[in-house]
Amino acid sequence: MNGRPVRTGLMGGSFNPAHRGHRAISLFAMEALGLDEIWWLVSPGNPLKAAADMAPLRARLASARKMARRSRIKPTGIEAELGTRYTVETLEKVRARYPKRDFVWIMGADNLAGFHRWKDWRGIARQMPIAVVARPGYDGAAISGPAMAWFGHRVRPRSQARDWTRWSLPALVLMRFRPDPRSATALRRKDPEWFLDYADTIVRDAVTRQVFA
Ligand SMILES: Nc1ncnc2c1ncn2[C@@H]1O[C@H](COP(=O)(O)OP(=O)(O)OP(=O)(O)O)[C@@H](O)[C@H]1O
Ligand SMILES: O=C(O)c1ccc[n+]([C@@H]2O[C@H](COP(=O)([O-])O)[C@@H](O)[C@H]2O)c1
Repeated sequence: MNGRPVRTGLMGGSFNPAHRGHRAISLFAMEALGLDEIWWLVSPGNPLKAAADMAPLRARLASARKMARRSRIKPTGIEAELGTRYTVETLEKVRARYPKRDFVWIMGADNLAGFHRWKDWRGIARQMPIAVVARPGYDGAAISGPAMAWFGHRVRPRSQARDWTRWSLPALVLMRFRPDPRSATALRRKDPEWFLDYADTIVRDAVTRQVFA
């Protein structure tokens, strides 16, 4: 990348499972923010979500890899590796490990609506800019929520989205793409045992790792 920092988007998620909406909003964000890559941080477990209907990390990661094929989206299980679940801690460790990259945090409007419940959410906002993707049914709650009120004049115009590396922090930009109604909840409702489709891949990966270890 000509020696310049690699412009990297980070999108954390449960990916239970990954869906076409994740891919679509990531490709849009890649363009709008001028990114080289987006990393999907497949969470070992969202601290605010029940573990009960959460498929194993390996299956969620396998679904993310399939959904990210032939793109500059890189699914990773880095939170499990780093031993972090809280985003504020993940971002500290990721920045320390990859000092030559510029990072922006990407999330849907549903997450902005509840952002004030995340551990040290202001600390997250002080580490990197935040780009929020509109999501059908959540935009009102996101815009009128406590986090948005705190950002106040720190909200940047969408027309300047590509300048995010130059913004002083905290900074937030609201991005509006073609609204995408897809969700993992809807997919699980249709197929509660979706993860069984990935059983073969997971076994094959485990065998490959043993053979080449
Ligand atoms: N259709 C969508 N439009 C905008 N953002 C989305 C959309 N789907 C997912 N996201 C965002 O992608 C990230 C990862 O989402 P996640 O893995 O929780 O999927 P989900 O569809 O929201 O899952 P669930 O229905 O289980 O809550 C989150 O920041 C979420 O807000
Ligand atoms: O750090 C927190 O307190 C926190 C609370 C809720 C969600 N998160 C993160 O938000 C991201 C989106 O989660 P999800 O389950 O909505 O896809 C994922 O990376 C979670 O780990 C983080």
